[in-house]
Parts: sequence; C-alpha cells; structure tokens
Amino acid sequence: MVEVDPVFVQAAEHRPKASITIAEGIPLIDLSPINYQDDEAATRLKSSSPVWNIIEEIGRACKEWGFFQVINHKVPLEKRQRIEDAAKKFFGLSLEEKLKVRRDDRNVLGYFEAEHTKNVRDWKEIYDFNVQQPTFIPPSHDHHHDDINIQFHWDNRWPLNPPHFREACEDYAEEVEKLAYKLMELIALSLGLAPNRFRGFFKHNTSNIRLNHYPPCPYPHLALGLGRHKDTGVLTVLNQDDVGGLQVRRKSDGEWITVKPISNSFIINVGDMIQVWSNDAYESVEHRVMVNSERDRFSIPFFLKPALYTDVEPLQELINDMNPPKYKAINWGKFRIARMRSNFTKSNVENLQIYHFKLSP
Ligand SMILES: O=C(O)CCC(=O)C(=O)O
Ligand SMILES: [Fe+2]
Repeated sequence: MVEVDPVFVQAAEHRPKASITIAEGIPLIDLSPINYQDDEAATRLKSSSPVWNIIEEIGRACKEWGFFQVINHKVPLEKRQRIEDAAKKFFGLSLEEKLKVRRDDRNVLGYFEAEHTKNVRDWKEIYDFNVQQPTFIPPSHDHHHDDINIQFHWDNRWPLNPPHFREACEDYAEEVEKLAYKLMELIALSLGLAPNRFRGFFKHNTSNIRLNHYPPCPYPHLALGLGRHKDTGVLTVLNQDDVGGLQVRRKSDGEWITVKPISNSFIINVGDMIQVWSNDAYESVEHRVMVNSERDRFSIPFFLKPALYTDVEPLQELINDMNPPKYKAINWGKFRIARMRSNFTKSNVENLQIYHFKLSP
C-alpha cells in the first residue's frame, strides 16, 4: 500500500471521476487554407471563403468552448519533435542536476517540482522559459522601485544538459509564436476587429513556454497532475503527447470532458485577457490534468502574454450603450505577479482572478 502524501490530495469534489467522458465537441479546425509561413505577402490574410469559414469556426469554438484543436498548422514537425525529445531528456536527468536550474523566489523561470494550483500540490515537474529576451521590463512606466519591480526577475536559466536543449527550445518557440499571432488575427476578425488589432500588445511580450512532465502516480484517483485553473494570459497553444489526461470543463453543463490526443495537432484555448478584451464574448475556460499510474505524460504549452505594462480592458470597438464594459482595467504586470506569488506556496486565500475586476452591472 502506498502512503498518500496529503499535500497532493484533492478535495473530494475535485477528484477525477472513475468514468471519463471523451470530448466529441471540442471543435477540430483544419488550418490548411492559412498560409502564413511562405513569405511576407502571405502573412497578410487573404479573405477567401475557406479563410472566412475558419474565422467563423474559430469564433464559434471560442464562444461555445473556449477551446479548439488545430491541424495543418505549419509548425514543422521536426522542430516539435526536437523540443519533445529535449524535454524528455531534461526531465530524465537526476534531481540534483535539475535543481541547478531551479526557480527561486526572485527568478521565476527554470525548473520547479513543487507547484501548487488552488493550494493543492500538482503531481508534476516543470521547466519554464521566456520567449523574448531581455525578459525583464518594468511593469510600469514610472520606474518606481516598488514591490512589483523588485520582487521577480525573468531570466532564462538554460541547463547545460541535454546538449542543444536551448536551441531546441528557441527554435520551437519561434514557430509556435508565429502560429499564435496568426490565430490572434483570426480571433480579431471573428470579433469584427481589424486583423492586427492585438499585435501592439506583444511588442515587449512576456510569453513563455512550459515543459510539463507528469510522472506516473500511485493514487491517480486522489491527485491531479495539474489542478483546475484558467490560463491567465491571452492564448495558449498546447502540444500534448499521446497519453491523454487533459480535461476541459464543458460550458454547456459543467461536465469535465477529456480531450482526445490527435497527433501533430495543437490545443488552443482562450486565456483571461481575451475574456477581458472581448468583454466576455469569449470566456477563459477551466481545465485540469489527470494523471495515471502507468505512463509518464509530457506536454508543452506556449502561453501568449502581453507586455508587463499593458492595461487590459474591454476594447472600445466592442462596447456600446447596449454592451457596457464589464471590467475595469487590469494591469497585466501586477496581475501576473500576484498570480505568480500564489503558485509558490500553499495559502488559505484565493488568488487574484479577473472577476475581482468586474464592474457591477
Ligand atoms: O498538460 C496539459 O495538458 C495542460 C497544461 C496546462 O493547462 C497548463 O500548463 O496551464
Ligand atoms: Fe492551463
């Protein structure tokens, strides 16, 4: 009998059910008609009808699910395989080796094995790196050395092993970032906005990639690889392997639905900041990760995030007398840092959420 470490045990209502529901409904979108990789001209959208069909499908998926999957996305398979391989090799190193690049209470990037979500420890180990260098930009223009400016740093910590780890990570990041910007154009169009409406928010972006490793767990009925949460950023582009375990909370009935892995696809989900920009037209949806007792699972999310100094608020074009703004401005830097703090330790208070910024009706 394996002794259960109580730090990992989920409250009864948050444990996975014995019977799982596989998602039929998560829309699968074929991006074949979108040729953003070819040349300069192709990066501008051609408004052919197949492209408009995709825009419509994306709009519907964002409204009904907050999630969709894409195939024929043009991220080269070889780059994807290289980072997957690098992740496996990195997590296969000794703990002592991995701890050399462990994140600490000043620098939030690197390896971490003790993350908590909603105050319960996740059954996983992770490695985070930021996509843009230099990664530290003061969250406000007024250069005050207040709490926020001095508490955290974002400096990538690259391990010496495996060899070419950094290169594999950076090459993949470049590709997946292009896909994320293209998806943001499509999302903008689906909201009736100019395709480049969001682009300016990412000049000094704080986007990051996370390598997740969920080892086999002796009590998968009690623990979760990653507890229920919503992604705080703008958009997530997730690469999951063939093991499965991601569950999405279906908006129509609140049921947890397992997302079936499809090879060489990406799972896309709307983050909190799209919810605010779109004034709740598109909502960020809860999801979680189940573990199993037999197989290691690996996943690689790319989190698209704005510059720290960005004030995120409902977009002018989307609000009017009939649809007044539902949120006051959220400073991304402050929001992110408040959430970062809560990831480090167990605490009794709920962490900061976008609904704390809701304006009363
Ligand atoms: O591992 C997964 O499938 C999901 C990961 C995730 O939701 C996250 O890291 O925010
Ligand atoms: Fe997530």
